[in-house]
Amino acid sequence: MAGPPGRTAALVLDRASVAYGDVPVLEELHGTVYEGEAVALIGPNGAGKSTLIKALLGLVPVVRGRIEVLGTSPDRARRDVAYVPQADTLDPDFPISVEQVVMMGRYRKIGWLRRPSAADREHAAAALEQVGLAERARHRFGTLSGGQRQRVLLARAIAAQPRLLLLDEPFNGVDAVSQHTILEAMDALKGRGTSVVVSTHDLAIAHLACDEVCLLNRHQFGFGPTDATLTPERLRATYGGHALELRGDRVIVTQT
Ligand SMILES: Nc1ncnc2c1ncn2[C@@H]1O[C@H](COP(=O)(O)OP(=O)(O)OP(=O)(O)O)[C@@H](O)[C@H]1O
Repeated sequence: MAGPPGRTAALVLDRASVAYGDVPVLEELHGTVYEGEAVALIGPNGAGKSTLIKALLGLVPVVRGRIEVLGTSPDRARRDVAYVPQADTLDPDFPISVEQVVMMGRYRKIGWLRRPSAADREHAAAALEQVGLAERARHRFGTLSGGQRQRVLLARAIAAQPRLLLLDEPFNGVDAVSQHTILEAMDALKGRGTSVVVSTHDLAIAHLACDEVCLLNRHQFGFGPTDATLTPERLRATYGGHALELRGDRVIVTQT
């Protein structure tokens, strides 16, 4: 889809509705994210943030309107999209090393039947270095803390050299070091032209790291530049009137 001169759309939501079978979850989403930009998906539990991420991966169907990812359908774009699930959705007892997890990010590029090349190993090592866990390469994934596991999953995504990165609540339950590392990695990826979609309950993160926000609660309550879109009125509408508090230039949801 044509955008402002010199900017390429990474993600276009064009009056898109998404449903699980007959159950509509998201309706009439509308907005554009450009290359090298990050968008925060903000909304209460059950708002449909994870569902939108799944729709961007082509895992949940668009039943009306259109979702365009990297200039094509979510299915076709899949090769250039990396997804970081919530770390606690993976079995920590699975016997796999940190470096093996990160190398999984290369497999879409190298194919499952070929052995990783020296260049693949370099990409994986650089990704692990970028999230500050190079010295943990040989450790078993399950022995790491929740925040460290989240960083390893991010390294797996970075190793894939995606054009679009999808992060599902990456800051949930992670310590300050992991949060800082994830934010730095997001910034570095954006600098290389990668677009980022991040679902979060943390409005401060949206202010810090995201150019745009999409306010969601089954419907869209706003989509646009972060500061202009995160208004108390819109947040109140998104969160169904729950308590909000203004701290400096930030709006904090105190009850959800
Ligand atoms: N596989 C499914 N089949 C039917 N409905 C589903 C399915 N997965 C999720 N839903 C429903 O879709 C709605 C949105 O869920 P979703 O997980 O996308 O919300 P969310 O904003 O990510 O919430 P949270 O912040 O709690 O993770 C919920 O009502 C949920 O019950």
